[in-house]
Amino acid sequence: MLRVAVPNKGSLHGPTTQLLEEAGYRLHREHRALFAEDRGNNVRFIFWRASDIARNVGAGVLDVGITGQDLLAGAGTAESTTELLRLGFGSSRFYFAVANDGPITSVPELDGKRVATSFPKLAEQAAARHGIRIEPVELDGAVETAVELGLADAIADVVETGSSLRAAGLTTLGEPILRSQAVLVRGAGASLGEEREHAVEVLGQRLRGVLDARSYVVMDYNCPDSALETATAITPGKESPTISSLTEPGWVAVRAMVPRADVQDVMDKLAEVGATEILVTRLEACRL
Ligand SMILES: Nc1ncnc2c1ncn2[C@@H]1O[C@H](COP(=O)(O)OP(=O)(O)OP(=O)(O)O)[C@@H](O)[C@H]1O
Ligand SMILES: O=P(O)(O)OC[C@H]1O[C@H](OP(=O)(O)OP(=O)(O)O)[C@H](O)[C@@H]1O
Ligand SMILES: [Mg+2]
Repeated sequence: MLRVAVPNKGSLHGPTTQLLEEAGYRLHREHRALFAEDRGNNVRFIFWRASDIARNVGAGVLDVGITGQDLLAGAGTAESTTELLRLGFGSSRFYFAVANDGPITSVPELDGKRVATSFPKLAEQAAARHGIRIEPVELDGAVETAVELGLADAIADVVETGSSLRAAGLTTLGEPILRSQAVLVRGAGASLGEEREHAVEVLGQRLRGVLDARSYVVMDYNCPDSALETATAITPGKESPTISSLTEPGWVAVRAMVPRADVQDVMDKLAEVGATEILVTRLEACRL
């Protein structure tokens, strides 16, 4: 069986299980069980902390896993792992941050200061890039409390919306140290053998299919022959649009994939060039 590690809690747990279920995997497990077997797909899911997945996915005990790019960078496992797919959730940035009205206003001023963080390696590496040294104070979570408590002079932490920083009276310093999202990763080492390699391939294709179905829609419209060239330039599709004839002379029907984020803009432009009956359909699943 292919051994797939899935975050058992935290920000990545919900989106990961939803993605795998949409991709046709069964993650059903007994109450509090940390393993689930999907015999139909020949996959064994291991429910683990995202940070432990990052530390161990290249070590031979797991075949593939879903974790955060920042956790991989923090674990220093970049050489022993290969990123197979970016999953588009768990997006975050990692920043140095200080008290809003405190004395520190730039990264170089962190030289010799105590910096609270769950990712001491990342913070130290970032400091080294600025030619300074920090004194990391390691905390597992709620890092934003450290400045007010007097435990540290600054923090280095994950920022998503910025609410946690604001609530703690902190502000970011400089550029993000790292941008991160959830990824599917595997060990970079030896082949897993024919059967498991095939299962990894199928998993990657299925997940990519779900992500594509989430980010594209199908757009259908009718278009006068005279506007076809302009209209298909507006909707070039992923590869190329499909054009079918209509009973109405001088008109064709066009079908193309359109990025979900562009739907309204594309419809405006198509209407302007004379397209009619523009229909947008959600994708349930796809392989592009
Ligand atoms: N608020 C957030 N929004 C989006 N992604 C986040 C957020 N907090 C952490 N992440 C990302 O989620 C991944 C997992 O982080 P981590 O292992 O710290 O778990 P967590 O989601 O913070 O849960 P917990 O702290 O309860 O264990 C990391 O890649 C991190 O960048
Ligand atoms: O910018 P925001 O949207 O506020 O999100 C960022 C916060 O989310 C995470 O905390 P989490 O909830 O995982 O708690 P933790 O500090 O205990 O890890 C992270 O460590 C930040 O504290
Ligand atoms: Mg956390």
